[in-house]
Amino acid sequence: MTGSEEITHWNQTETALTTRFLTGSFVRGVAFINAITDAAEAAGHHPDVDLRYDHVDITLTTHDAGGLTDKDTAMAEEISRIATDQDISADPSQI
Ligand SMILES: C[C@H](O)[C@H](O)[C@H]1CNC2=NC(N)=NC(=O)C2=N1
Repeated sequence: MTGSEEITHWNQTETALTTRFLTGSFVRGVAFINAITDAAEAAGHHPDVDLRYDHVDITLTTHDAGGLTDKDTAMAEEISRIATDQDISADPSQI
């Protein structure tokens, strides 16, 4: 796992990266997911997303590989950049 700043806000297990984004509303959660959708489609690599009224939980794993790959790290960095752009903070300790 790279030591890059962007993925400090993610939990890492053997097989996945997970975190909670504190969107504060369902509407902001949908806008956040819409931006993530564009990145995921461009990368051909898609997060598992759990949309709730005040937060969004995201899990990244490479299903084809049955575990973590560089694609997950790259997507986590991209999602964290999108969150920063939208002033959305993350708290991986909540999941
Ligand atoms: C054909 C297509 O690129 C593959 O099925 C991609 C789609 N998006 C994916 N996303 C994730 N998270 N894991 C995969 O293995 C995966 N495979």
